[in-house]
Amino acid sequence: MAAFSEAEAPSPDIYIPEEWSEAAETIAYDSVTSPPPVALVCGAKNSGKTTFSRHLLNILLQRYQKVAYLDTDVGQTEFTPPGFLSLTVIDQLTPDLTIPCLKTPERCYFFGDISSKRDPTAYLNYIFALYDYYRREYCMLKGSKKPVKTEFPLVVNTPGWVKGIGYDILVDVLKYIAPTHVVKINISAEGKNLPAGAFWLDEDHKESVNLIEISSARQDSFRRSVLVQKDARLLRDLRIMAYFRQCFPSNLNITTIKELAHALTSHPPYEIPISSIKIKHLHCQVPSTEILYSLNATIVGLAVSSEDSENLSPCIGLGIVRGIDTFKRLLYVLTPVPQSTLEKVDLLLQGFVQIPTCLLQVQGCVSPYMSTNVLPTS
Ligand SMILES: Nc1ncnc2c1ncn2[C@@H]1O[C@H](COP(=O)(O)OP(=O)(O)OP(=O)(O)O)[C@@H](O)[C@H]1O
Repeated sequence: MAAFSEAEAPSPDIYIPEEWSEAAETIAYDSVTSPPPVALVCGAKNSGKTTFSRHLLNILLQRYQKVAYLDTDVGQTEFTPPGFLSLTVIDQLTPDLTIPCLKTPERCYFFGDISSKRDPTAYLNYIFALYDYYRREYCMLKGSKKPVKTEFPLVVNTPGWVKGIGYDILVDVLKYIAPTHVVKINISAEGKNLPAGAFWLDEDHKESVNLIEISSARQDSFRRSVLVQKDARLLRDLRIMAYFRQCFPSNLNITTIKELAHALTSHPPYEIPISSIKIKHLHCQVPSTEILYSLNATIVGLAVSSEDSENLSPCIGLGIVRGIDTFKRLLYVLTPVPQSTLEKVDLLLQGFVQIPTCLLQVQGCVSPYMSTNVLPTS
């Protein structure tokens, strides 16, 4: 029977080569690094960036009480459902480096897509805002009047899109964050790697960064990288299901996809008055007459509109629009976000993160959440 828990996904045993250990130790115990290190991990697809970042987190947690983690990989998020950019503060070791687990981020934005390519500018603005937040909250800034209680290191994990526009985006992130350490993971197919050296810096500044180049962990007898391909789409679906599993108490016996799909169809949704919220489509324009149709049976980001100059609205979770009553002017939304937090939400963000198909196929129910071209009224 299909299970949605990510722990069930088959994963190879993790092997930490010596150069990986040394790299992580250097970052954590670099005696000259005060304030704490800001380490960015980059490299080709499937080279092991996420696995190394998790290992680095664990090593940093041996020295620091807490470590901040900036996740910039919207397609394969670490602590949130897909489509988010987030800053999470971690205070516990990850016992199993193969399993991602959901955590409540300190701050996050809903980008609403699984790749930055549709809107690189918005993507970069969110990352810059999250990094600024980290600096404000967890770094002693020169000349700042606001005291910071504790300083934490930061780990930045990046996506494996390192060619073309993906490369330009990575360079912009590196220039903005200016990490104390950059870990570049190389694979044996050299054409797929990032350029050698500190590729994002001008000649004059190349000495000022600690660049650590390591190789992907697994190699065959010819020293060719053995890369494990992930089923990224399946992993995203599992992530979304694990997120909505939180609508129910953990002691409730819901372990299979079928059980979750059934439980969601019969779960009482929140009622949200349409007049109390704004609706924003993140990557497309929808005629005003079609807005409610476009929302029905979709996943939306639950955000709090912001009045800052950048107009970036922090997001506090995801919801499934279960149905819309156009007479009562109500949206019915399923979400694990508690009511007290939900009350702050005044903006629904719609992107391209979709309800996993397996949640839409529930035996005994005709396409739950959906009625063709009709908005349910009761
Ligand atoms: N040190 C390792 N030991 C065993 N398996 C590993 C190791 N590093 C990576 N892998 C496996 O290789 C696959 C890709 O690793 P990972 O997700 O860390 O790469 P990534 O560079 O973050 O990928 P992406 O570019 O898609 O974000 C995963 O299945 C992971 O378990």
